[in-house]
Amino acid sequence: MSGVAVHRVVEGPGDGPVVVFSNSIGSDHRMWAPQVAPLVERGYRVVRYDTRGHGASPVPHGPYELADLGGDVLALLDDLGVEQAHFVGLSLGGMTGMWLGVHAPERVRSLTLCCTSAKLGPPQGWADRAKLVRAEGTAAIAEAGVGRWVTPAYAQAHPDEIAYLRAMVADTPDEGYAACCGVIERMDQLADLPKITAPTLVISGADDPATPPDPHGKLIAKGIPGARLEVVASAAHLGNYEQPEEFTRLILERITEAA
Ligand SMILES: O=C(O)CCC(=O)CC(=O)O
Repeated sequence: MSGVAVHRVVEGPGDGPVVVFSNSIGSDHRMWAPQVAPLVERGYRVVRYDTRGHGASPVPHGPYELADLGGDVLALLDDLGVEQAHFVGLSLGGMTGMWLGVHAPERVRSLTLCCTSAKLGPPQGWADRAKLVRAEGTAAIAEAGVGRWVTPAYAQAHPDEIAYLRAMVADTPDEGYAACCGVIERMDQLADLPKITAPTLVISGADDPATPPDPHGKLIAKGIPGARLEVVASAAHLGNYEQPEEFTRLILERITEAA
């Protein structure tokens, strides 16, 4: 399986257990900034990358499929000489994680699936969003998107962070964003979940309007053998950013138990 060479930032000891972090649609590797120092301090080698079509990664001509996004991760691991890694993904990143768990189980030491879904309809909503982005650009959806990423209380208290996150969305290449909308539009991993054998933790934000714990987190935790769901209070869709301490604690718990 071939993949594009995604932009990556690698931090921490070269011989530490590898933890790969995968971003949501409309963000890039910077969304995982709150998790880097706590993991590096504990000896993990932290690999953050930009999903194709996002950040500084290539923007190949679409359409993309989930297998392309997963193949990019396998190419990244091969390039880094890593046999097996812990994988942490949020939303689109979590969808990529489920694909890896099903199709490349030997490469996945553990899965932490944050604020995500195995089937996120309705498909027409994603087709409409892609059409809007192709016509008007990612800047047109930045405000609404960030409105789903954090709670109103956080937005009110952190205007500089909101400006930073909006700029991150608006800087996402239009075609990359739209092609990833197509990935989510066509995705249905529900029937494949029982095939996942990696130790899995599902984390949902209690106030996530995009992938609420019920049904999304619950369905994933029910479908993957042995998985459990944690719901974090006062967190919307970009839960790791709004509630970094609790998300980091849970991620560390998952990867430490699976070490
Ligand atoms: O964030 C993702 O990767 C997919 C879900 C989404 O787009 C959240 C939103 O509605 O903005």
